[in-house]
Amino acid sequence: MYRLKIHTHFAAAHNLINYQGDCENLHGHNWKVEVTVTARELDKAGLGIDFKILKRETKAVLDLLDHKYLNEIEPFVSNSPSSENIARFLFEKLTARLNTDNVTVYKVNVWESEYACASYLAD
Ligand SMILES: Nc1nc2c(c(=O)[nH]1)N=C([C@H](O)[C@H](O)COP(=O)(O)OP(=O)(O)OP(=O)(O)O)CN2
Ligand SMILES: [Zn+2]
Repeated sequence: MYRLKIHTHFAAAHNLINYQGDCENLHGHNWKVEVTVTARELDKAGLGIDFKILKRETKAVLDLLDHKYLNEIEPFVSNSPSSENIARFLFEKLTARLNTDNVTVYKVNVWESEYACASYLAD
């Protein structure tokens, strides 16, 4: 089994729902996103999956969020756009785009600051 990881980022505004404190007010983050996949086998070029594909598909999903107000985008209208929920959203979108017989999206890490990260992993 091989593990491959890319990292990228997006910027967006949000406010937490059902939260009492500063974060219920409109504010923004530059989220760092790490996507880890597993591959059972390598192709003839020695790749589990081309990093170019991993980066392209991750960008396609992050374009849904980048420079947006997350609370206006489903599922975050009623589901608080916490880093946990963002990680799950990205995981599910990427799973739909990337999973094959060979490749499985394993984990999405979402860093909302240098010090705070939420992850969503395959069961
Ligand atoms: N488990 C989680 N906790 C918090 C989340 C989250 O997504 N998951 N999100 C927030 C807010 O979005 C907030 O913006 C966090 O910002 P941050 O600058 O990290 O928090 P502080 O302002 O408290 O920064 P300090 O440097 O610690 O004062 C909050 N929690
Ligand atoms: Zn925040």
